[in-house]
Amino acid sequence: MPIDLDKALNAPPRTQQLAWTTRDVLLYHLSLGSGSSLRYSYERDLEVLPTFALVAGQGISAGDIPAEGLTLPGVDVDLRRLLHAGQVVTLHRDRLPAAGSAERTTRIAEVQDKGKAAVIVLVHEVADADGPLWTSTMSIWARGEGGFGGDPGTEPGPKKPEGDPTHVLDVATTDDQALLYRLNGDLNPLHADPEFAAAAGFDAPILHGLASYGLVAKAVVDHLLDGRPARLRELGARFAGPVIPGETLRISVWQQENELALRVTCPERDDAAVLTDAWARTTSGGA
Ligand SMILES: CCCCCCC[C@@H](O)CC(=O)SCCNC(=O)CCNC(=O)[C@H](O)C(C)(C)COP(=O)(O)OP(=O)(O)OC[C@H]1O[C@@H](n2cnc3c(N)ncnc32)[C@H](O)[C@@H]1OP(=O)(O)O
Repeated sequence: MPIDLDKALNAPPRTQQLAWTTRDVLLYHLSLGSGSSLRYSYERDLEVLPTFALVAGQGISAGDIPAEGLTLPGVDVDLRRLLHAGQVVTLHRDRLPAAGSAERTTRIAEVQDKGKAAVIVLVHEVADADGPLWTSTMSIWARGEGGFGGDPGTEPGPKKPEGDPTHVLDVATTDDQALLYRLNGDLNPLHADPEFAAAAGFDAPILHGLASYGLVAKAVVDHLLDGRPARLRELGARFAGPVIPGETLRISVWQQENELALRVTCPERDDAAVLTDAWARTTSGGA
């Protein structure tokens, strides 16, 4: 079996040095459609979306691009069988620096048994000389790796929202969204190559989960948080269904002060689920 549970869960944490520049931030924002919005697309008075954390130091020029699949202690799974299944990012500072360097410590926190698949939960803790910067919890769906008699796990979702959403935001994705987003460092051919996508079971290349996630973060900041990225402190979501570049993300929000429950669907496909069990934690306007 390509996943050796004991080895995976007992491996010592791995550390990696990360470094990023303003240029990486500008590219990230442009790949999320920031266009001529100067506070995202120009270096003077640049604001940094907190979800940039998830690509910081992973840039295409960082030379650390996984080609064949996921290879970690006790884990060796082909790229065709992997999907991003969920993501949480928590910021530990008011603002992410637009340029910086940091150390990332990675451990496999859990391997959940979903029967038809295993979900590998990777936790990254990132800190610089001034202390903790952010924590990322990434869930990876490994098709065909379940059924080992393990725990199915629980997910850290919000309480189910009740009643009508307080806000509904539509965000259009573009046909070239994945081709642009991959320049942030995730060159998985699933997002570009029709033959590879077919081998992975899709009719066409699909959008990166983190691209949808970043677009949702930007829409929440722009429409609900006065355009101030520093107010978004945590975002979590399950990736429940794929998005084809060009489709619309319909973001339903249930806002209760600084706690937001979110659900994202695709209106062109009868509101098929895209992001579910999603939430955001924010700071109040004066912070
Ligand atoms: C190399 C470096 C590492 C690679 C990292 C990733 C790199 C990226 O480039 C990859 C990507 O960005 S992929 C794009 C983003 N992700 C997606 O589009 C996936 C969307 N999700 C799906 O298609 C389905 O949910 C799917 C297919 C995930 C599951 O759907 P089904 O097969 O229909 O499963 P279902 O029968 O609904 O559920 C079975 C049990 O699994 C649980 N579950 C379902 N979706 C889950 C998810 N996303 N996360 C966690 N658990 C999930 C269900 O609850 C169910 O469990 P139970 O039986 O206990 O209820």
